[in-house]
Amino acid sequence: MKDSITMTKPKKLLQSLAGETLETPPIWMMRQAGRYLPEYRATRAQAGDFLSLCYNPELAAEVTLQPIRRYGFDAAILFADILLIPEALGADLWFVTGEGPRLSTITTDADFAKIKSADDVHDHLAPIYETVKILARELPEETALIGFAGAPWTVATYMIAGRGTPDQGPAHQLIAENRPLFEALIDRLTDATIAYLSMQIEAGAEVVKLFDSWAGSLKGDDFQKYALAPAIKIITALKAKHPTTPIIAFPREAGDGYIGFAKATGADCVALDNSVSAEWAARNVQIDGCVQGNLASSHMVTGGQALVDETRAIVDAFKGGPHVFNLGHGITPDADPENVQLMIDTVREKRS
Ligand SMILES: Cc1c2[nH]c(c1CCC(=O)O)Cc1[nH]c(c(CCC(=O)O)c1C)Cc1[nH]c(c(CCC(=O)O)c1C)Cc1[nH]c(c(C)c1CCC(=O)O)C2
Repeated sequence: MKDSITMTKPKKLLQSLAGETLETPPIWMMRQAGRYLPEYRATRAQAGDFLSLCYNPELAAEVTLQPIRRYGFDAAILFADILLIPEALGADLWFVTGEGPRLSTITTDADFAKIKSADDVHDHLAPIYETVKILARELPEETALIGFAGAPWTVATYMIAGRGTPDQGPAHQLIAENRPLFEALIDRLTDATIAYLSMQIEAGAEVVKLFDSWAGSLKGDDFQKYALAPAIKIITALKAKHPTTPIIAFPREAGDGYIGFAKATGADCVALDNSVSAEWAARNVQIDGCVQGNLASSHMVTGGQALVDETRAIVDAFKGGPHVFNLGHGITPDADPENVQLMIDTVREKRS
């Protein structure tokens, strides 16, 4: 036995991402720092607005730490947004209360000519790297720190439409009308994402996650070219520079596209949304390694026995291999903080 004073606590998230099957899975939650928490709303009010909070390292670190203090999650995710990269490339970005993000659009060759090169993003993103440094210092030793970026396709859909869209119509239209321009934008975002995530890792992120929230609207060849291929490029480049940093890929709503995604891209873990069943994913995706997911976030609103039953069913379905418990998508502002505690207690209960 090691002396208990020098013995360090293991980070369960890193164990699962390395392929270990644990007695109970590590747990964290997408959007765990968010509006469902009163302490988040207070700090956001102090910052003024959402973007000011993202660019204020002390306050961004504070909201990242809030759900760790309240719940003791196994991982903290950097508080920032996937749309900071377009802003760093020179797009205008603002948030309309109750509606969501707005950006200046890229739909012509002339618009694209104005955006910056991938190496020029770092001055703008320096506060984010500072947030990561603060967190690397302040997190408890058993809590892993996750950095992140949006995947090129998802970020491009916002840059092309200038806002969120239900079907990513404007981006699909640009593919049809000016494929070279669309592909130039994807390439620029791919390079910027590699540069951004590398800097997050150098600042202290122990894991990085690539959010492709709209991967599900890419079909057939377009999925291969604009979801899979950029993920391969990003993960290959990051692994060359930072071979020991695990990477989580989230090609949301990819359906059958989840099968083989980790092998094809080199990702250490595939995050699953709740449109696929845990049993299906255990058979078809977890056979290749670690999976993350996938409780419907609506349970954080409704709670009760259904939450407990569904949480146990997911833990059981994935108990034969490496698993990170999470929601299938971000927690919503109308969630009840007590339901989050109930989910955590259920995941951590020891059952035979
Ligand atoms: C598409 C997308 C965005 N941002 C993100 C995605 C991909 C994941 C997903 O599908 O949810 C990712 C994101 N956004 C945020 C994080 C931080 C880490 C985390 O807590 O998971 C992460 C990883 C904070 C945030 N990003 C945003 C909030 C809410 C901001 C607030 O008003 O306080 C948070 C906590 C705002 C945001 N940011 C974005 C939208 C569409 C919105 C508005 C929607 C809303 O109002 O909830 C773009």
